[in-house]
Amino acid sequence: MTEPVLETRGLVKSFGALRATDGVTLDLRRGEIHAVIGPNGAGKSTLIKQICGNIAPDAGQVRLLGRDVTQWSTMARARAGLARSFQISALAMEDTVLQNALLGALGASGSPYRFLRPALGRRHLRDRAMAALDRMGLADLAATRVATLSHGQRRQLEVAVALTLAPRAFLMDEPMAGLGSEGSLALTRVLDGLRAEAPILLVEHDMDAVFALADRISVLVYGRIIATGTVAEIRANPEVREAYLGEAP
Ligand SMILES: Nc1ncnc2c1ncn2[C@@H]1O[C@H](COP(=O)(O)OP(=O)(O)OP(=O)(O)O)[C@@H](O)[C@H]1O
Repeated sequence: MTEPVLETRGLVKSFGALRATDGVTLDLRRGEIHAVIGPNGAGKSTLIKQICGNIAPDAGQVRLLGRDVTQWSTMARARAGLARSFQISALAMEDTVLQNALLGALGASGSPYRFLRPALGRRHLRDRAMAALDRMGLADLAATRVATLSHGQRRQLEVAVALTLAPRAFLMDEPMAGLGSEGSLALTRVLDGLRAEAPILLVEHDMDAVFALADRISVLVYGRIIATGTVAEIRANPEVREAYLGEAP
């Protein structure tokens, strides 16, 4: 089997006496959407924060493309291809859609002196930004101010900004939050096509979206993964139904 794109091994993080993640081991493989579900307080955000480098685990490892990145900064992980979307919304509301995508592409160029790049370089960045907008169906809105976009279009733009970084893996924390059913459906379609570009580790409460998108689901309860499997396997798992889906076994 090919090496996973992203992997956690035995991640432990305690807050005082509380073990928010208690030995979480999971992997994200090429081409897949792997959803992490679980009740409130199960440790999903704490897990995501350890993967992207916002908090350091007490024990365990985060591996990206076969490298141990546990001690790397969030920036270094991002440069290595880990794209985090949605909980940190960093769109510039008064700027246009294209300007926002360009900022992402500038970030991808990586140099602290990137603003001194010659015009030729800028042309390349513009092409990269436009390609990402096109991919997300936003090319026609390139000159539109972000403030006038719908909530759902902003989410699509966030994905486009992430795409300019040529990510190797996406981390998405509740992308459907706050979207109506129409917006959720539209974003579900977008994410569906995205897995071919880079696999997605998806934390999501919207079970319709999870069941529509996930190749695999891991269920986190009290900081531990109690099951990993396909949608059908997870729906049929009595322990999961009892612990999370709120059904009697
Ligand atoms: N900085 C912190 N200090 C103390 N306790 C924390 C901290 N962050 C999280 N916790 C606790 O760790 C546990 C896991 O929280 P976490 O936010 O990771 O859960 P979650 O699954 O993301 O929940 P939700 O679905 O509500 O977002 C909770 O009991 C929470 O109160």
